[in-house]
Amino acid sequence: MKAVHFGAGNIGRGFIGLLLSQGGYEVIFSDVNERIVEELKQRGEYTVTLAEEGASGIQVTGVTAIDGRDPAAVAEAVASADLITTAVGVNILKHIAPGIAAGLKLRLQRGGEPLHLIACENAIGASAKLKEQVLALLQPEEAAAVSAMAAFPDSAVDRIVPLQHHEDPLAVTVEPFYEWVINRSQMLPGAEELPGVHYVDDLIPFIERKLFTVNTGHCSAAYAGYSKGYATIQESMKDEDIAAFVQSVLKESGDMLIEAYGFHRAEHEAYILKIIDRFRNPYLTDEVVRVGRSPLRKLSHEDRLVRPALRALELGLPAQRLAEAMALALRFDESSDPEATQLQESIRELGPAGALAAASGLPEEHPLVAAAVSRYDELAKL
Ligand SMILES: NC(=O)C1=CN([C@@H]2O[C@H](COP(=O)(O)OP(=O)(O)OC[C@H]3O[C@@H](n4cnc5c(N)ncnc54)[C@H](O)[C@@H]3O)[C@@H](O)[C@H]2O)C=CC1
Ligand SMILES: O=P(O)(O)OC[C@H]1O[C@](O)(CO)[C@@H](O)[C@@H]1O
Repeated sequence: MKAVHFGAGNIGRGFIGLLLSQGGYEVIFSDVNERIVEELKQRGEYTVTLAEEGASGIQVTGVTAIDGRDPAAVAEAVASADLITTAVGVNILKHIAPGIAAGLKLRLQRGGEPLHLIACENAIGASAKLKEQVLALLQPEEAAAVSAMAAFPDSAVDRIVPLQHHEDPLAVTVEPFYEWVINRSQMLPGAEELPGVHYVDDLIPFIERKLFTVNTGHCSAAYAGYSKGYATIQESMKDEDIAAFVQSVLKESGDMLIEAYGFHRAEHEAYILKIIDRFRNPYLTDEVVRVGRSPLRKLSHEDRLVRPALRALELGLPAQRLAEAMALALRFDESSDPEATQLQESIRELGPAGALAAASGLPEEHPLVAAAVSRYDELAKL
């Protein structure tokens, strides 16, 4: 069984590639990073280390790579794969869509064996988005044939994998915890299930719980830590004010999730505490700049701050702390991050309310924008 995985980065090697290889797949990574591709091709294996006491390495074998910029190689890999997965970043999906579309056309010409394509990105409906982008590149009759041959089940992936600073470019250190949830109802009938994966018939409660707890909390810690000059999440979470702030943000998103989906309160509170503990993992060093990366994406309408806040307001629940986290995101003035630079330019040009409105799609006069800007102004005075 051959799996083609787009993106041999932290989640690609440290989570999806590892699980697929353990599940008996030969894993062919497609990436645009020449060094990573060459190393994977030459060595055919790499080490994943779990960040815990007495951590030992897991050897991932049976892997190779292709150059993601080689259209013929990508198309051939897709045409002959038994499974396709991605972890490239939700905004990069459009760049891999042409290679996937070409591969699916080739596959149709060769008889059209059924195929699942699963985007493992931090976003709601990422596989559906990939499907839309792929189908848009095909003629109507090809698109119909691909829709019958291939399924794009959505999924939620959870494992903290920080930036890697090893001598070995393939080595990757990951937190021990992982969760990969796939929407079974979007799969082809009779499809085999992957070991280590949790299948559900309705993914929305799972992905919202994950995104609006792990990712909402993590980015809140990152932006609060950045504003106080901390370099890592671990340092930030040692600051009691930040830890209390993160907990208060997660109380708001948690109350919304409990109300919206009927999660058991005590279980959800335990889930929050477990996640806060994961942020603190002393065996990891996770830079605030990584966790806060791409603030425009994180401030967008469907992402981890605005969406839970809007849903909380719709349910008559408070969203003040979530608005404060948005204010801190507006203060993420990190020159190494292109979206942060763009956001700061937007603030200079449009003011904080205009910039937040532009990023979130909310009207400037929306109460969330007002609450975030009021906190933004207060932060300027500290
Ligand atoms: N790192 C983490 O802790 C988690 C990340 N995620 C999600 O996983 C996805 C990947 O994140 P990371 O692995 O952290 O990022 P990363 O930056 O480590 O990996 C992304 C990889 O995609 C490759 N890439 C870029 N353009 C490409 C193209 N056109 N074709 C093929 N490969 C291409 C890059 O070279 C890189 O190796 C993101 O959507 C992220 O939100 C989800 C859960 C946890
Ligand atoms: O690309 P993004 O959305 O910033 O993803 C990274 C986030 O995902 C996580 O891995 C959690 O799933 C966190 O480490 C981090 O907050």
